[in-house]
Amino acid sequence: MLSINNISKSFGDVHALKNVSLDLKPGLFGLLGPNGAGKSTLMRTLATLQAPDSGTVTFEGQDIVKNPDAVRSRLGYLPQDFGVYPRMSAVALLNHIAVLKGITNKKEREAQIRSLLINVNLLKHKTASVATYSGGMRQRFGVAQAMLGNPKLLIVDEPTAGLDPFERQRFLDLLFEASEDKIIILSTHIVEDVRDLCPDMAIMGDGEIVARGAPEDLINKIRGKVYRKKVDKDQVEAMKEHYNVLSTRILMGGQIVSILSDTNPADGFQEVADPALEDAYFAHLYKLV
Ligand SMILES: Nc1ncnc2c1ncn2[C@@H]1O[C@H](COP(=O)(O)OP(=O)(O)OP(=O)(O)O)[C@@H](O)[C@H]1O
Repeated sequence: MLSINNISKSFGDVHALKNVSLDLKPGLFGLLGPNGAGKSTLMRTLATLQAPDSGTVTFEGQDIVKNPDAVRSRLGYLPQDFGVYPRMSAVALLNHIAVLKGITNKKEREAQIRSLLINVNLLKHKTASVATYSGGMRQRFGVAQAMLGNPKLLIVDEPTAGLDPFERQRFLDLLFEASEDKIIILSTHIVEDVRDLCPDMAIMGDGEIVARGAPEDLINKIRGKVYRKKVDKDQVEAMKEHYNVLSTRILMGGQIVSILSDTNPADGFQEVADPALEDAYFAHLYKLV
């Protein structure tokens, strides 16, 4: 339904997107990558806010680069920095956005807004100014505005950063429920968000897609090859010279070093029976698999 073919985008010397290609079907798709990987650039391109330098994007058979207006009504976008609101009530702001999205019938608009406010659990707070909402409430409001018009493509850029665990879970549940009949692209650097709810994902690094598949498939590529060991802090640098270090983590005064190795390195390392998606993420990002 969404087909991204060889898109590239540069800002001066920075190649933010390098020949990115992806085909997506309805469901939740996780896009993982570090800061600066190009995720937001890709999201903005799909949201028709920025044209690529080259390549094509088609959604339900229509070229969205050549014909952005044709898809805008079927598109919902929750940008990374959706956080500045006028002093308007939630219901008034949704009404305003619905009109902008072309939902001109008042009855239809009111019914949709009510149903969305129920879904995102904000009906009780509908007359409060969105500027007074907590971070979690704002993000849920952000989803409500993005879902106005029942878009078949929903793009959410780093939505859970800054949310407490309860609000994060509530937000992710909301996305999961909405994913049945639409493509939802969840761009994030929070690995657990993707592991918990995306059946399909990609890892982006330095403007490129470095891996694509189900989280379990990406993990399977490193199964039996991840080893961990606790070391002193001052040993970490030497470790990096000898091994393919995936990550280091402070644990009670020491450092847990995770490495990728085709053979058992012995040297006090223990094989990790069940590697985490985070291990797979680093292994693919560093192009070790
Ligand atoms: N409008 C712009 N002008 C100049 N450089 C830009 C612009 N937008 C993005 N970039 C650069 O393109 C690269 C990719 O940025 P992008 O925001 O897409 O990454 P990201 O993966 O979303 O990272 P983050 O998680 O930090 O938002 C970065 O080097 C960034 O500085």
